Amino acid sequence: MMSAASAEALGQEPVLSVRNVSKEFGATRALDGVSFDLAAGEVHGLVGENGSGKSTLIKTLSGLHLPEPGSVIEVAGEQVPLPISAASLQRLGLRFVHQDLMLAPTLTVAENLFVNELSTEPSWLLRDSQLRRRAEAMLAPYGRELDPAAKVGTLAAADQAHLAIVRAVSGLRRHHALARAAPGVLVLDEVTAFLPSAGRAQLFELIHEIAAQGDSVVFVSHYLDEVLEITSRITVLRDGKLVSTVDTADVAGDDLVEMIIGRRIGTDLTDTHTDDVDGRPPVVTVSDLSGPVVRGLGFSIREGEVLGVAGLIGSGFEEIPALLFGAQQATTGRLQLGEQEFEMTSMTPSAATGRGIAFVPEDRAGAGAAGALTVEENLSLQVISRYQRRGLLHRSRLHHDAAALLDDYDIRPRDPGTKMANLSGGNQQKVIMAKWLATNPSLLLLHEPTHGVDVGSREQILLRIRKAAHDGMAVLCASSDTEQLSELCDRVLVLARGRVVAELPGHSLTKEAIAGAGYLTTPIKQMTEGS
Ligand SMILES: Nc1ncnc2c1ncn2[C@@H]1O[C@H](COP(=O)(O)OP(=O)(O)OP(=O)(O)O)[C@@H](O)[C@H]1O
Repeated sequence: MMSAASAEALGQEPVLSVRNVSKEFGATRALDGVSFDLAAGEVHGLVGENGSGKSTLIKTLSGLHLPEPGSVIEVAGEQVPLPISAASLQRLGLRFVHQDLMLAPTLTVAENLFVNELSTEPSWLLRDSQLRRRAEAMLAPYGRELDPAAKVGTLAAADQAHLAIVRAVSGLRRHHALARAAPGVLVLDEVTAFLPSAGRAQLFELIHEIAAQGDSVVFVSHYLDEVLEITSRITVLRDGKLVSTVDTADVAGDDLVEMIIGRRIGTDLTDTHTDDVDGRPPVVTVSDLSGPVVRGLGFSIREGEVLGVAGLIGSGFEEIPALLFGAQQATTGRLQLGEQEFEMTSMTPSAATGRGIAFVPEDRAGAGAAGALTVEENLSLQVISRYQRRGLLHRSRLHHDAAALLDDYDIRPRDPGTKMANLSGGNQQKVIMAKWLATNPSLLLLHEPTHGVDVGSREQILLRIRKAAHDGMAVLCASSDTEQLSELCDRVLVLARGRVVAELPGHSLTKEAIAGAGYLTTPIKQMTEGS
């Protein structure tokens, strides 16, 4: 039986109390009278559909947004002037890892770690050699090697997430050491999406440590199994409003899904798999593909097949879609797509697009979408020529088709004139999927296709990928979400050190088998036989 739960009901003075917080963006009411509180030493989940207001709430807490009059935020019983200033955040011990990490890509790892101090510390502490030494000391307890002198923009997504976590957790620890009496708060907005499973386990340990020392954590994730594992209470938002705050121990996964999206889900994707895919001819054949990490890869994809590629971070699986699209430079390789043959060393994104290859990258803010353009402009970028006749643009048909895609993919808000950057993260991802699937490619390359997407929309996106495959498209999906791969794929190749170490056909596709194979260092013979 679920019950609404508050810190006061638990007999505690809340560390943080949010009361009646609203925020409007023009006609969009992103937050509508939301209240919740945070007890000392608790891990509190914040969940809700894409666009339900989670990031807006967090950005209000971090002073990036000024909420509407009547909104109240209290920290340790003290009402905080709004918008919360950077100085208040420091003093009150509020630290954040935002969904888009908010790192400066052109600065180094060390500069990003000490960015808050750059204007306040004595200059000798900010000399390169000093910064480097201090960065090394700060990074050391967290176990993952990062070069303090590396430019952050060149780091892999998992390393960037690690850096943002180290920066926030170190800040919290400094606060804790200074001000023992007032617990601090760490807010993590969807950070696990970037992390491999080992990184996730390490983060969970850190969260437990932080909670054990009396500080509190707000944990935002679309991965509900994680939320159920790590939190003690969960607050659910829908359409900017509070649905409820519940004790985690009282809530089952299905109930939580229903609270989030207002219905249960239960689609079995195996029903949508193409029956006779094994007997079909290959439409894509890749041979001797090498690049920065991958070495001499060869594989084929059959008509109607969804081929997954997986492995540990750094194993090379993440590079495959970008290499095939020409977004990363291959050093050797050939690609046979139907009748066409490509030399991979000279592949470029425009050549790939022109030959019917589409790529949905992991980095939606960078490579995936143009934030300053509208949703409609983003949707039509790749297919604009279909709307041009004798130099004229058929605008009404373009509007009509864009509006239909917004409906089909449940992209919110429905307004095609919204700037892409103003959509919530998950809705941006839906626009990118819609844009590329609309081009009807022969080969669809996906990298973490449901990154940041809520549980209901994730199901819709996976169904669309299956449908596209069913209609004959060849699909390659690189993902660290082994559960998703086991649902979506007909076959999965697992890489280690740049080579395929296992090939798991449909009948052996479990998330455990995929994850386990990532730890192999030499190929398993029997699994690849007969395929
Ligand atoms: N700067 C902005 N300008 C205009 N609208 C905005 C802005 N930021 C957010 N919104 C809108 O506010 C609503 C809530 O967005 P928010 O990013 O808080 O959702 P979310 O719950 O974090 O979603 P996701 O799970 O996709 O990250 C959405 O309708 C979004 O389009």
